[in-house]
Amino acid sequence: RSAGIVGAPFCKGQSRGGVEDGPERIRAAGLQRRLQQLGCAVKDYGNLTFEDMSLDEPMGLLKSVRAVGAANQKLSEAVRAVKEDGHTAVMLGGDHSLAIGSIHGHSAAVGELSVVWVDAHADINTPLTTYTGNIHGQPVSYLLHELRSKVPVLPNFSWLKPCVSAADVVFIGLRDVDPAEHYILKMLGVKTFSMSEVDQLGVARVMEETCDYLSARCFVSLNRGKKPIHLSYDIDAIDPSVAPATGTPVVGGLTYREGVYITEHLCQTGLLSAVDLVEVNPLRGQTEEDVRSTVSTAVDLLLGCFGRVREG
Ligand SMILES: N[C@](CCCC[B-](O)(O)O)(CCN1CCC(O)CC1)C(=O)O
Ligand SMILES: [Mn+2]
Ligand SMILES: [Mn+2]
Ligand SMILES: [Mn+2]
Repeated sequence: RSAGIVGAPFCKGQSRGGVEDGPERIRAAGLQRRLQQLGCAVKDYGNLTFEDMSLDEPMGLLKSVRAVGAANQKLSEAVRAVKEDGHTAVMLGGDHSLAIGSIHGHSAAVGELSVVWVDAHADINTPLTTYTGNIHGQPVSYLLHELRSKVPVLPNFSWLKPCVSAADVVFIGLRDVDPAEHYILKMLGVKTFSMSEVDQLGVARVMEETCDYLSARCFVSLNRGKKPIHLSYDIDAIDPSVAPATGTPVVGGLTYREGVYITEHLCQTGLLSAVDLVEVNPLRGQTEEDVRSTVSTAVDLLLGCFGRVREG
């Protein structure tokens, strides 16, 4: 295995400063060294730089549209390059609006892909359904073919084309879904495992069903091969008692063990092709221990993606 790390210190997809420090905190906790200890080759491509948008007036409710569009165009090109260098891409956020560029760039390199979205939230608001105007609550709608007519072309987003089919997406960890998002998920028939299903089935069964669901698709679609998996992991999927330093914490989340099991299972498929680890916000921790616990969990989730197993 080899990992290509891209840092995306970006926060304009939401309104709480600090999430731009996520990449450095995760690196400082020893991600590269610990990946190398697993026998994983690592190339760190460093942090992207995002120019300040002086004039970025809100568009209705939508905030920082131009900044988010420009950042994701850069990120898309970066992730595509990492994939073309043959690595499993590791995108360190930054807020979850960055999944727009990460998934777009991944798809530009590999074509059709599956998306496993681990998150307390569905992040599938459209620009017209969002309550908050924060684009970190909308990335999935920008990526889905089926929602193309629901997302207007926005400034600095003309580069973006939808690249994911709704049937190739699975959500795990949902527990704070807006009414419009729920409607969209039902209308499109998107596969979801809310925290109720995690409780009901257990995480092992959730992962079996996730992988069966995603591979079943390849018998009906033209390409016989199983699609590469893009894992987009929002640290707020994990219970705030374990990962409190994040922008939109929601009680009743995944345990540390469930969170790590998800990555171990996906690693074993051999299909994991790119990982996002987003929404770590050191300023949202009340104590240094809060931050340490959140960052440490983020690192362990990433190590699970690259073959770390708890049996040693
Ligand atoms: N769905 C929310 C939260 C998005 C979280 C993005 B993330 O990347 O962290 O997954 C709005 C959440 N909602 C706002 C009103 C409150 O009363 C309840 C929560 C939104 O802002 O769209
Ligand atoms: Mn998210
Ligand atoms: Mn979230
Ligand atoms: Mn968030």
